[in-house]
Amino acid sequence: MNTMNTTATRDVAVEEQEQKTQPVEDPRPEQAELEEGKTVGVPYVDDPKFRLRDVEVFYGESRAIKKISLDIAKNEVIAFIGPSGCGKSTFLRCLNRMNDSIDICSVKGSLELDGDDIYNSKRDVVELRARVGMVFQKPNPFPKSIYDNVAYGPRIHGLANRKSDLDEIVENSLRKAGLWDEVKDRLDATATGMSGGQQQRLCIARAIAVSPEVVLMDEPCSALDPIATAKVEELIAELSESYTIVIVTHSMQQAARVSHRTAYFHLGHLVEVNDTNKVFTSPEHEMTESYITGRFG
Ligand SMILES: Nc1ncnc2c1ncn2[C@@H]1O[C@H](COP(=O)(O)OP(=O)(O)OP(=O)(O)O)[C@@H](O)[C@H]1O
Repeated sequence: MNTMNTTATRDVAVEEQEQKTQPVEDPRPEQAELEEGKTVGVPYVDDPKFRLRDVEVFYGESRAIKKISLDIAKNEVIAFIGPSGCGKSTFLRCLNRMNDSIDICSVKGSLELDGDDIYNSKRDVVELRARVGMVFQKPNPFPKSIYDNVAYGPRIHGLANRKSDLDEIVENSLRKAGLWDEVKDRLDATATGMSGGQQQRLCIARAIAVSPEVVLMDEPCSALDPIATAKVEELIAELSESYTIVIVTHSMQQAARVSHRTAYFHLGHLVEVNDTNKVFTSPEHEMTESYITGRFG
């Protein structure tokens, strides 16, 4: 009896031990399953705003973007999604050369905006960034008045000769950003005193004040509450009538709500690009499916 009991006890212990030492299965597919430069779905469009081919981005020796090819259409909203560190922001920042400020960063491949080389050494980067504006994760208004925040870009780009022209640009930009009614009576107040959601809409107003063609948004709602997020999302829908919008988001619901196409990144690869509805209802690549169903990320 005793022996049997001991054996039974030992078996359970051995089983437990084995369980503990069994490698936990990594739910992420092997990197080897990803073929470099191969993207399923619809990565190309006719007459694109951006034509991006075999793009590679390096931080020193480390390659963060691995031969990605993609077109971005005029007036589309395209969302970049994928697990943390997969390269969404790095790829986004190539579109207006924001990576230039990182010393160890280098970009290879062909990147064109309306058929012109974005990385041409003769290109005026200030002019490029006026055409391709950017809104960051954390609202970053200047410590100036609401008016001066929006007027800043038009002033440095010489877009208004008279005060009345500048007033008009400021008002129109604030209206487009859905902020005019909230701030029209306090344009001289300092921008840093606004709520987080208002500050982010101010940053959007600041970006559109120089009449860009494209607005890049790097997780624009991650610091906002749900009400402020809903306002920014509404705004994205309205802005898409006039601008091309590229948005990096960690929220799949947000990508589903605001974008026409969704691009799924993984470990520096662009795995799938498809109509947003397709990505979230019947993704073509099993890795996209694993991500959107929450198996990893
Ligand atoms: N300034 C930098 N210097 C060195 N490596 C960097 C730098 N910025 C990003 N990386 C690396 O490049 C890779 C891609 O990072 P990136 O920030 O583009 O990913 P991401 O998908 O936007 O991530 P997250 O969703 O967490 O913001 C990561 O391995 C990251 O560590």
